[in-house]
Amino acid sequence: MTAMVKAEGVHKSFGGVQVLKGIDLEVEQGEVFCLIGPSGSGKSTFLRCINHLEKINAGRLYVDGELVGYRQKGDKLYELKDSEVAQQRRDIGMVFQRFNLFPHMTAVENVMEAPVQVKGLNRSAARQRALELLDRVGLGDKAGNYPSQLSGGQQQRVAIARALAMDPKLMLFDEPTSALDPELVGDVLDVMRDLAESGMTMIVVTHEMGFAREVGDSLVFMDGGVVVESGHPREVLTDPQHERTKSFLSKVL
Ligand SMILES: Nc1ncnc2c1ncn2[C@@H]1O[C@H](COP(=O)(O)OP(=O)(O)OP(=O)(O)O)[C@@H](O)[C@H]1O
Repeated sequence: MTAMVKAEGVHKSFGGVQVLKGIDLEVEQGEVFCLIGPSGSGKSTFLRCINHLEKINAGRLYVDGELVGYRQKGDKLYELKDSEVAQQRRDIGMVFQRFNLFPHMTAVENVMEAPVQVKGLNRSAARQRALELLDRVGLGDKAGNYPSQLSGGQQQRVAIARALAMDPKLMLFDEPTSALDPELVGDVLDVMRDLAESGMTMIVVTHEMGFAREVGDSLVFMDGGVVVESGHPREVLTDPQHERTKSFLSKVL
């Protein structure tokens, strides 16, 4: 089976500063793949490269067997046109640390917006589907609320429903609970756990080691723009092999 995500020697630099220094990894279909590491290690940048928010400088990055952002002919790479990039991005849902909802739209309008605007779905079908998704994330009764009338945890669950509304084949989570008050974290993790059980392929940048241990299928520890250690979450978290992993985990566990 084709890997959902494959990175081969992925490099990314900003203004001459190398942030990703040759990332090699594979995320299988249906896998919950957790990325951990200290601040500044390049985790968000890697997710952003998968979702076309940044362009890699070297290496190869594939989603579901397709090169991200490029077409290869012989040895040469050609950048995809904007419309082709948009097409690739449709298959990827992303959830950010800050929920980024449209403040002037209700929860249901936030969720139905992309299917209407991007996919051309008619409004009543899009609304129906959005209501089902809000129900799925436990917010069936909040469909008419504006973001300002929702808690951070509820806003994040709307953001998850919004990403799901495009029927992605891959979901990226960039520290989805870091901006939440501690008592709101559990509800968001429960929604992510349900999603994992439904077979969604997920890459999760997280500091929630309990979630990684219980739900994750694979875990990668990144530091300084490289993959230091990878394996099953329980193995890496309980028996890390590298000093850098041990030192990081001793601070967060
Ligand atoms: N657009 C940008 N321009 C310049 N530097 C950037 C840009 N985006 C990220 N960086 C730098 O790249 C490095 C890695 O950042 P990144 O956000 O990927 O790390 P991270 O591991 O996700 O950290 P955190 O856990 O704090 O979010 C940091 O030093 C950051 O300052």
